[in-house]
Parts: sequence; structure tokens; C-alpha cells
Amino acid sequence: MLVSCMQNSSSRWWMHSLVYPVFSVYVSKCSSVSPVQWETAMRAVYRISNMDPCGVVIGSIYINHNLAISVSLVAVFLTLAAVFVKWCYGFWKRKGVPGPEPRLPFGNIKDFILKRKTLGEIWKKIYFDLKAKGHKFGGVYQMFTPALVVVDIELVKRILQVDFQHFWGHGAFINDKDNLSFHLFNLEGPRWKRDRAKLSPTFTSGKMKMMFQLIVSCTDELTKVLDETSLKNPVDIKDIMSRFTTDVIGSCAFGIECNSLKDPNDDFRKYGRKVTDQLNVEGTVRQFIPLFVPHSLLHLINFHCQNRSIGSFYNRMVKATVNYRKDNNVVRKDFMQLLIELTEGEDPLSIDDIVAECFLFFVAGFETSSSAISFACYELSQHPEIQEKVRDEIETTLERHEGKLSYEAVMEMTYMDKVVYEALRKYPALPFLFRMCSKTYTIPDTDITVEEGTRVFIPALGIHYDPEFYPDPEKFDPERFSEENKATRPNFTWLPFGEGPRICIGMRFGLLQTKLGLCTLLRKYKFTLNKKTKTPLVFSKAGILTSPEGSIWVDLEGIQ
Ligand code: HEM
Repeated sequence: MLVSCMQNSSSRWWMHSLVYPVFSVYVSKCSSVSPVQWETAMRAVYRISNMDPCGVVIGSIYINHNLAISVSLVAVFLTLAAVFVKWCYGFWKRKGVPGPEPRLPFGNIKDFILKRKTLGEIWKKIYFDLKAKGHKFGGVYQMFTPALVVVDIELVKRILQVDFQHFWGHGAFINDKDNLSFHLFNLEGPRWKRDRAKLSPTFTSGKMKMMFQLIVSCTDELTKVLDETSLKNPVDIKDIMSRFTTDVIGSCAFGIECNSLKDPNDDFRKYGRKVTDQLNVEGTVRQFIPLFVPHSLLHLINFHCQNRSIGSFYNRMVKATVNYRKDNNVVRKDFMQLLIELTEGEDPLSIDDIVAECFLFFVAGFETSSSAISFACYELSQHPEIQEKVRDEIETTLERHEGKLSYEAVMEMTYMDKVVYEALRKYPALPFLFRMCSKTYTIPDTDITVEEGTRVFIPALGIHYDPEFYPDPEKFDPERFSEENKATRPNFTWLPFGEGPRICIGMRFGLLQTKLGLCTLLRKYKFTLNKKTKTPLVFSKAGILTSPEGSIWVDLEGIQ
């Protein structure tokens, strides 16, 4: 049988490639025949069967012995890979956790990798699918890595707040050799706790009041630029507001006038865009690598989350400002001053810490606030009655304050608050929150454990569009945030700033600059949506932050 099979030319090379090497080792292991004796015997078989021991001929093609071995190795490798993938994708099933079926090789994020959906939209869909089946959480896979998606609001609260000691990090990558990565968002454990406690007093309402005039100075420039650009309608509101918030953060965190409103190509804006612009391929790829590549490997290759030119720019900028202020006894009412004070006294921050925090304030502060202003403009431009109402509120409030835009006046604009809160509900800058499990956790009322090192996602966008909490969720309705309506919803259902001990430390500042940007625009102009804006809005698939594809274009009409 063996010989007749070998004499059949089409099956011969398979016998040759697969059976010979495996069989020879097997026989020599299981019997007293040595490999050399087995080799000699096989050569005899080849001679009888007319086969060439260095290769075989199929039709007119000669296949070398080495190639045959390679093919067999590939076959073995593919079999092992298939077993491995099945085992990986069985992780949640083995634990009894429900979830959508993963697909090779992207797991559950294929549409994101292929740029068909944002990551926020993917977790939102999974949230609704799980909720429809009555599940409180579900297991998903980012490529091959298992992660948990939380649906139940009680469990959201536990993870973000009550059981925080099990989930106190974002699971970010920190490179010891890159001082830019040692900022609050990335830090975990005792170091995060220490820095958070040190930085929190920097963001009290007293400190916001202190910095208020610095922001107002930037609104003066915003007014000028709006006056110039309104002559050539339509206006790219996202671009102008990004330049405005860049100037605000530049002034408050770095103590410099960066003038990106005047000069869109200013260095500060240029580097800011390098970090956050979702069209910057290198920046986007660097953002995602730590999500998918094991951190041990990233340490090995000394991976930097930012291009090194960005690191040098911010290091140079902050160190020069700190030295200048120290040498010349300059004191300014801004974040930089408060940070410099933290380099003195007990357990001081180092200059590298300050560079990292300034960098974070900039990155976390300008894009998030400018997109909040832009999305609010998008909605207001389509709801003239709401636009009119908030404008009226600004005017009547300012009348009470002798026409002066003061901190107290802005704090009294409660309808403006509702408009901004509703815009942040519909368009949260970060459409999902994430935590890394730092200590094995048993999900309450189950025997399911979440292991240390598992990423947990809270689908904020899903929660914000859940009709159980926000009926008719697509509708822009600021009244959802009246005191009576807020009281009907559970806590942890409005998450644009996160929640729990890791809630956005700059929330007050972010809201303040958002409201001031809107005030400046609303006082001088009525605005409507220009048809250059894609409606319904399409979101950019490139990065993590919620950002419109293209931009938001409005037509401005001056108010006499
Ligand atoms: C509308 C504006 C803003 C939005 C929507 C926003 C949103 C967020 C979100 C969602 C988080 C993550 C919270 C979590 O994981 O639970 C966060 C964290 C953070 N944000 Fe903001 N942010 C804004 C403005 C700012 C500003 C202006 C600053 C600083 C000047 C800032 C500094 C930070 C910092 C330092 C963290 C990390 C906190 C920590 O991990 O302890 N943010 N922000």
C-alpha cells in the first residue's frame, strides 16, 4: 500500500515531505532503529519507488526537499495558531461572560481598524446589544486581548468609585526615559495619589477666579478674529475655537502669549496639532500602539508616545519659562506659577514633573474644550430659539453686572450651563472611559472574576444615548439638565468628565473657557449652519476623541 502510494506521482511528494521526516523520528524514538539506520532504509525505499531523496517531481515542477519541510512546518504552525486563537477567543466563554462573537484577527474592533466606525460607536453598539439581552456586562476582544464592557450603572459606579482600589489606573504606557509620559493621566498607584493631591488645589474655584482675567484677555483677541473672518463667511468654527483654547492654555499653563489666533502657524499651535490632530498619522499610530502591543516590548524598544521633537519643544519651553521666572522674580496668576510653588517645600515636584503636567494640561485642555464649544455651536445654529434664549440670558446677566464679563456673572448663567451640559452629553470628547484592573476583582453578586491587567471600558456614549436615562436621545434639549430632571436620573449617567477619584481635574477650567468662548460669540453674532457642514454629523474615525469629520462651518450675522 505504502509503495503503491509512493509510485503514484501526485501523492508521492506529500509522502515525501510529510511522512518521511515525522515518521523517521517517530520510528527511531519508539524502536531500537537509529536515525542513521532509518535514513538508509528510507533511501532504499526511495530507490525501489523511483523517488529522489533530495526532491520530487510533480508534473514538470521539481520540489526540493527543504521546501517540502517548510510546507509541513507551515502546516503545523497554522494548526497550532488555530488552536491558540480558539483558546484566546474562548477566554470569556470559559468564564461564563456573555459577549459578541470575536472575528479573526481584529476581535470585536474590526470596524474601527478598518476606519468604518469610531471606537466610541463600537462600544455604544455593544452596550445596547448587551442591555437588550438583559446583561450587566460583557466580554470583548481588542484583537486578541480580552476586555470588559460595563452596562449596569451600579457596576459603573462600583468600578469608577466604590471599588476604585481595584481599578485605579488608565493602563497607560510610561517610559522611564521619556519625562513627558510621567503626567497625572498616565500615573497610577501611590505616585498618582501624591501628584493628584498636590495638583488638586490648583483647580479650585478660587484659582479659577484668579485666572479669569487671563482667559478674558484671550476673548478680546477672539472678538477681533471673528470680526475679520465674519466678512468672509462661512467660518470654520472648530478651527477658530481651537486657536482660542490654544491661546488660553498657552497663557494659563505655560505663561506665554502664543497668539495662535493671530498667527495660525505659531509654534505652539503647530506642536499642539502634532499631538492631537487625528489626521496626523504618526501621532495617531503612536496613540494606539500601547493599546495593542505588550508594554514589556515597548520598554525594550524605548518607545516614545510622542515624536521626540514634541518632547524637546515642551521641555525647552517649560524649562526656559521656569528659569526666567525664578531668575527675575516674576510672579503671574497662572497654573505655571502654582506648579513652580510645588517645586518647593516638602516632597517637591521636580522640573521634569512640571514639564509633564504642563504638557498634559495643554493636551487635555485645548482640544476637549474647543470641541465642546464647536458642538454647542453646531446645535445652537440649528435651534435658533435656544440660541436666542441663551443670548438673552447673557445680556440680562451682564446688565446686573454693569455690562462687565466677570467670574460671578458667568457663574450665574444657568441656562448656558444646561446648553453646555447637553452638548457634552451628545458629544462627549472622550466617548468611553477606561480603567485597568490593578487587583483581581469579583463582580458583585456573581462568581466571575476580572483578573489583574484586564482593561475595562465604560461606554459613556451608549449611556448618554440610552432612552432609559435620556428619552428621545437624539434631541438637543438643555432642559434635561434642569434640577428637577437631573433628580430623576441615577448618578453616573452623565460622564463627559469621567467620575470618581479620577474625574477630570480640569473640569472647572474646561467649563469656564467653554462658556467664555460661547459668550464671546453669542454676544456679537447670530449664527446658522452653513451647508458645507456634513449633516448629520459624521465623526472622524482616526483618533479616540470625538471630533467632526471635516469641520463645522457657520454663517455669522453681526448683532447691532
Ligand atoms: C471640556 C473640557 C474637558 C473635558 C470634556 C475633559 C474630559 C476628561 C476626561 C473624560 C477625563 C478622564 C476621566 C476619567 O478617566 O474618569 C479627563 C481627565 C483629565 N483631564 Fe480633562 N477634560 C476637559 C478639560 C480639561 C482641562 C482644561 C484640563 C487641564 C487644564 C484637564 C486635565 C485633565 C487631567 C489632568 C486629567 C487626568 C486626571 C487623572 O487621571 O487623575 N482637562 N478629562
